[in-house]
Amino acid sequence: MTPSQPLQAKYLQEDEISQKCRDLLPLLPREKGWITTSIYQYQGFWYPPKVLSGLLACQDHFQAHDTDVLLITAPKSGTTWLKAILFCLLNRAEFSGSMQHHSLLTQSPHNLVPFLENGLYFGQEIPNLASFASPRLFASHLPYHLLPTSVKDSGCKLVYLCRNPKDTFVSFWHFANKMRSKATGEMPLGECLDAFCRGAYPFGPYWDHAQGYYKASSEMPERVFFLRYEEMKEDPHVHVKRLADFLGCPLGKQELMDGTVDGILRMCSFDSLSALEVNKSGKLSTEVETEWFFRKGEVGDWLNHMSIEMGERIDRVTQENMHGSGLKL
Ligand SMILES: Nc1ncnc2c1ncn2[C@@H]1O[C@H](COP(=O)(O)OS(=O)(=O)O)[C@@H](OP(=O)(O)O)[C@H]1O
Repeated sequence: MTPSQPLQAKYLQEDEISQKCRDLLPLLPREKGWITTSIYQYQGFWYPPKVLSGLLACQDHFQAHDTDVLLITAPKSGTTWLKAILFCLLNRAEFSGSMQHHSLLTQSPHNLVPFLENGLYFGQEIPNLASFASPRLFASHLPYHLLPTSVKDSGCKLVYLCRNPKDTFVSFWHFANKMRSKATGEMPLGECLDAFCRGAYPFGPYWDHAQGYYKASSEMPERVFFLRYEEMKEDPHVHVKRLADFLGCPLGKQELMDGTVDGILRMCSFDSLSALEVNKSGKLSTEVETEWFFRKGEVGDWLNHMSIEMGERIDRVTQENMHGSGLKL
């Protein structure tokens, strides 16, 4: 590896992209990436080439079922946490009584709940799609207007999780630096901040992403559940119960009495998940190290990395880009 070559997880490598994507790339606006050499703007949002290839394949191949549940997030909004919680909620009958053999103890939330647009799954189509029991649970970072038609046309349910953009940005910056080889060194925070404020980073702009789902949730509250990381942190019990209601698997009287919600929240807490061997020293098939998904898991950590002025800049850009949507981030 030459010193200028970033270490790239498989799903970010620039080889093995579809011919459809290869033909499209030269027609698209291009920017320098934080992790990949370049990112491309497609229908208003930015992607590394392999993710774009996965997105196009996903749009062409994915057939949603009415019973599917999709967790949607912008990267670094708390996906790993919600993947674990939704997996526990939807599969709680299987593990009732004892958590000792729970899948989360030995598997990463990212293996149990795969991303739809991950190029490895959708180069052709998710290889083991047929083995997913109903209700199938997937995750995605796709913006609302780029979801496969079958998702919009089916009755499947979407859970959208967003997070304070300043913490999201800092989390992403840390993750990007983990992904870069030691040889290439850290990306300067200021350089990343410029790109973030222009929306030019994977799945950006952040505010457009959140607004797409906020609008969908206002129009179809029975299909799209809009949730914030900070709300989950503040009162997770309330929101887990609301999620169960929304997903059509409400917690019964007995479950509410026997501490089912406590059990799920304990199992999925930052401290529990990050202490598991699989999340400490594991690697995903994409070659991403599982520990990179667990850093601090705190609200307001941006203050430890950015100046007040930098924070105000993100606030200002966020305000400017709200377009009177009513959404407050
Ligand atoms: N269980 C739990 N509880 C609370 N917070 C958690 C949890 N697991 C992961 N995290 C924090 O979420 C941040 C990673 O974001 P994502 O999981 O969305 O990453 S990804 O988009 O799937 O790559 C990242 O946030 P930062 O710590 O601020 O970087 C993780 O630490």
